[in-house]
Amino acid sequence: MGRTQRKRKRIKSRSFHKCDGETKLIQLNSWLSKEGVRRNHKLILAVFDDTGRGVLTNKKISAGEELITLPINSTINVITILSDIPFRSIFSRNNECLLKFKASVSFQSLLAFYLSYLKLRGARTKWFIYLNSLPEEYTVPYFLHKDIQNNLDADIFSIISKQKVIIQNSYYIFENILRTCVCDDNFIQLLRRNFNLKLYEWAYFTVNTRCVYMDLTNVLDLKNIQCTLLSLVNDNTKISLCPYLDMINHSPNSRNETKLMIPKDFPSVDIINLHQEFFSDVWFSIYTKNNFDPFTQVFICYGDSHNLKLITEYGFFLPNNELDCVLFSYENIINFLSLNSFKLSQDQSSFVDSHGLNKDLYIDFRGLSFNLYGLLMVVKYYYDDTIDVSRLIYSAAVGSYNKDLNDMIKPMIKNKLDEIKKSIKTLINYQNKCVIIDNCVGLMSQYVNILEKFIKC
Ligand SMILES: C[S@@+](CC[C@H](N)C(=O)[O-])C[C@H]1O[C@@H](n2cnc3c(N)ncnc32)[C@H](O)[C@@H]1O
Repeated sequence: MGRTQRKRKRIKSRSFHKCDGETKLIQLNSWLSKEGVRRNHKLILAVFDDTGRGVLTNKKISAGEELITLPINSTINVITILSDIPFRSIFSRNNECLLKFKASVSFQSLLAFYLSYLKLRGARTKWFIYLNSLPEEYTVPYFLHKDIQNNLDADIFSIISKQKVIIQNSYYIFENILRTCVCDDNFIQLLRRNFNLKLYEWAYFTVNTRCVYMDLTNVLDLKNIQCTLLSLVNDNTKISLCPYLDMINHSPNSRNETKLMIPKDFPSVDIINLHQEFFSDVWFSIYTKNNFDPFTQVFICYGDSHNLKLITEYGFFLPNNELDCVLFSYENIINFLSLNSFKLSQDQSSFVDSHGLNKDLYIDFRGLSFNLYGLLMVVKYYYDDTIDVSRLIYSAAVGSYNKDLNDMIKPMIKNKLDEIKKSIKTLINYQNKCVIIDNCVGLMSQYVNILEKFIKC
């Protein structure tokens, strides 16, 4: 076989197809060029069998290479929101609402509200092509039918419930603000008529799954936020949507670095009367610290994450994720122990509280977590005069093994195992080629592996 043929065969056997030719993505690429975004010329958009759409390199990429540099004005962040005059006007003559809902939403929620507004403005915003390139739906279990959610593992269910509270509460707040604002701008009237939960949920998970960390506090003076829409926010504003950069998928093995490039002597700009032009020389770059072979997928790392977070926040699952663990609540453990003649005394409970042994209670592939090990030590040996519990706990290595302690909670672990297996069976019956259920079953099967390994010890 000749060199060209071998090369062709190699490329053919790879599990991706390029998608740069899709109309939406052609438009995205030319929009990015117009915006002045500088992309590493080796990068191409592609759809991969295992991860879906992502970024491919057609030549070798070496550690230290820049992947993409964006003018700050081609990213959606706190500056974009504060510089948008019609959007700002929703809040500016609505002091009552600003007071009523002071510090009651996250910046992520505000960004989601802003994205809903942009989406409804359609082709009348500069972001139209970017918004069109985003997924129409997300594979997080939040979007599963309620009946199916009821059969998920308790930890997955608990995160969905918290997401629902956050999303519904913030939706209610924005709806309320829209209803009471006195603004007569046409776009705001449009938003008032068409803002709905479905759109807001899409926007919320767009932000959740695609935002990157971007600290703009060196270029933006956030001291005077009272009487501005930022007074609604109860956390920091350090996230941003970055077109194209947000096409890169996650790998736990990747390492990367981002940099905000600010001209020398750049002033910290006051947020009142903010204008995007002030920031035209501010850029944001991402560099990889990995090597990538030609015709392989380029990844970045979204942070070290276990599958519970990846599934519920990002909508995907990594097989054999060593960071996975099965969580147990303090209350459940204490209830189980007291039903099995290990009731904690007042002194034991105080010791547990003061040593923080009532949280981070879990089992992973290495065995009991440090705190769960410590808690069980207190239960078992606190009144044993021959043992110094404090010394024993703090001299224990991670994943310490003690058969007596393990045996003490094995019945509880067996119950949990049976529960998870039963739920998996039910979920499999629901399954009709649903990636969200596949992911949840994948995680729950990982829990089964962890617990079975523990029981066998
Ligand atoms: C920042 S976006 C990356 C681009 C995205 N794949 C797209 O088509 O627009 C993050 C989303 O990509 C997907 N994703 C990222 N890394 C993944 C991986 N290793 N495996 C599967 N899906 C992944 C998840 O749906 C996640 O919510």
